[in-house]
Amino acid sequence: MAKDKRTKTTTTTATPPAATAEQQPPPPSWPPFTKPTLPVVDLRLEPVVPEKVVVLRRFFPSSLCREYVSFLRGLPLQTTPGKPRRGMAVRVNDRYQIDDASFARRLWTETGLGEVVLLDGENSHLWGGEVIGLNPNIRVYRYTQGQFFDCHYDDSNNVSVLTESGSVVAAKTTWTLLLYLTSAAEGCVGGETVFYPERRFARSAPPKEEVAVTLETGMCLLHKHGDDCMLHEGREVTAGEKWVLRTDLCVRR
Ligand SMILES: O=C(O)CCC(=O)C(=O)O
Ligand SMILES: [Fe+2]
Repeated sequence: MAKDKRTKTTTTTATPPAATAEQQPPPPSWPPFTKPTLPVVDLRLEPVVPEKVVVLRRFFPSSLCREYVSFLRGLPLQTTPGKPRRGMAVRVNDRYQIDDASFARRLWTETGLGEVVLLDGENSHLWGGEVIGLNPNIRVYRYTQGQFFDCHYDDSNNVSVLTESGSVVAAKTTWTLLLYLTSAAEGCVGGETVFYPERRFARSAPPKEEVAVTLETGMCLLHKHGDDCMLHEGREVTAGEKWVLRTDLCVRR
């Protein structure tokens, strides 16, 4: 499929309207984070684009990524339509999404993620407010050969977060979180998440500078979204499968 960055730079709604509790099926029984207990390494936020993109390497060990991929395969993933809704970026992948506040809380409290974000004083100014957890809207993407997510911006959304103490707090999303569950190590070729830092969007010329983040199994990528979001894309996968878990960092509203 032709990809023209100059014409397909529409905004994607990062969090489509969540189904109500009555409408949606029960959440999946996600594998626990206790075999081995996380984190397995000292997590450290590494800047990729100053103030805009950071990564946490080896957030999930490879064994847990493998377990997650085999579990996620059993979920009812749906292939996105090739023709996007008005205002949405072209994305071609297989997706599953669920509102699961308790899984979002587990991902925050039982993996070391909450600690590394909250205790890292050097980066505390990045998050856009008082960080309280993750968006309960959990998305799973599988990209197979030929699939991609074209250039777009991620929006900030108002959500409710189930905090560590058990209260539900009004929040807004400020950073996108992508957890890569596969990479070249599992035979996935392509699929980089590519950022165009230069400008938000110019019709006259395609962005020159690009920062391509190569997939690493178990690596978590965080990037700022909303008004300061950089144009970005999930590049085409040319072999193997790219599996991603997506949620967002949330601050108190
Ligand atoms: O899969 C990727 O690398 C990018 C995904 C993305 O941009 C999104 O979920 O908004
Ligand atoms: Fe995005």
